[in-house]
Amino acid sequence: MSFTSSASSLTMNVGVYTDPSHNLWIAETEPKAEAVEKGTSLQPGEVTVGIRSSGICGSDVHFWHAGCIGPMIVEGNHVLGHESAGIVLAVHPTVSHLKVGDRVAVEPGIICNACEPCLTGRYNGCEKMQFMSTPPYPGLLRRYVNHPAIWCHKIGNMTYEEGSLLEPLSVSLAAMERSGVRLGDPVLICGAGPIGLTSLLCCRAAGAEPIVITDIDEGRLKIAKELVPSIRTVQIKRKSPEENSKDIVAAMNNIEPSIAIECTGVESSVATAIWASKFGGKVFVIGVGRNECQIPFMRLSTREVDLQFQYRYAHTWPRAIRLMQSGIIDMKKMVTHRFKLEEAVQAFETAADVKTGAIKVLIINED
Ligand SMILES: NC(=O)c1ccc[n+]([C@@H]2O[C@H](COP(=O)([O-])OP(=O)(O)OC[C@H]3O[C@@H](n4cnc5c(N)ncnc54)[C@H](O)[C@@H]3O)[C@@H](O)[C@H]2O)c1
Ligand SMILES: OC[C@H](O)C(O)[C@@H](O)CO
Repeated sequence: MSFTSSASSLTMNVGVYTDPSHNLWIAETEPKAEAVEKGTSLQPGEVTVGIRSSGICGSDVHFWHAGCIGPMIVEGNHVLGHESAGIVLAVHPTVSHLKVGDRVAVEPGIICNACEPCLTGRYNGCEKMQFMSTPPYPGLLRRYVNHPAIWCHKIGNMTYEEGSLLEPLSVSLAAMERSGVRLGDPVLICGAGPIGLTSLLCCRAAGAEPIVITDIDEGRLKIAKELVPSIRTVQIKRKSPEENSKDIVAAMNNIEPSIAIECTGVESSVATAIWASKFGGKVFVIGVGRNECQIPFMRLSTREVDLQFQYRYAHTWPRAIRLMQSGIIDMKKMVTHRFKLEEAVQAFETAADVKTGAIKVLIINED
């Protein structure tokens, strides 16, 4: 067995960094281009991926602006990004199922394969997970990345852009599976950001009806309506969650949602979802927020509303690839901006500024 590579005369490898002082910059990173060319940087089981397209996630912006997400804290110079697809440039001799030239999407979490969640198939619960871009593990916003081949999924003839949208789709697919949305279910989606909009596409494909989506921002609700014209939108106003929930139920023709998929992590939005839900309904929270949060406890109790949470995903990539390839889920319209890797700072500024109308900002690298 010998190392295989198509890599020669590679451009310098650079990554998009942030640090605890909230700087954002591009600088040289690992693996070095020469090491990729010689194959000396690959560990057994790994391939080198030439990253072609990466999405900016709200969490990347958060690591930059806030320096942390709950217990995940940026402590040094830290490379961002975990929504990426690219081309296999080099393959370690121990890898047999991928070859140079394969087009892949990178699943960003590397698991321990020994703990109970890993061994029982719920590997998103692995406490030793090395999740690219969650400190201290460097992210995928680089030109070249070495990654275990088992976490690189072939994307066939899908575009790299679509490949980089598989990660947020995975989040929504995990939520679909555990929330149990069925044909004809009245569903509320709270928040029309990328995750809310992706969940909207999934709920529509799953046959939920009626669907109401909320946001505080009119522009985002307009985009939701463009994506799925048959849905109803409710703009959340500065009033109590109970009052906002009445607007939601009214928009559903007085049907109370049986499932609310919460995609903001904002306390008042979680409360609104709880107030809106029917007796025996479910509020399924994808959004992440403050470490502690007040909820309408007795409303949950007297209405037997289940409150359930999702953390990342497991085994979603093959499903996501089928849905994207078949066109059943089409996320392309969510891509509002594209930048080159060299323009990453501008890309992040655009993603972070609601006035730009950005939904999904992609960083494209054609080298
Ligand atoms: N659990 C997970 O594994 C997981 C994975 C990915 C993202 N997330 C989280 O999911 C959430 C959504 O991600 P995103 O990328 O779409 O974020 P985003 O910030 O782009 O979108 C959130 C949307 O919620 C809206 N919003 C804010 N307050 C609201 C309110 N009171 N009522 C209704 N809408 C309101 C905002 O205007 C925005 O459009 C974030 O909290 C993110 O961190 C969780
Ligand atoms: O989709 C994955 C999420 O964005 C991550 O869990 C992030 O929020 C923290 O690492």
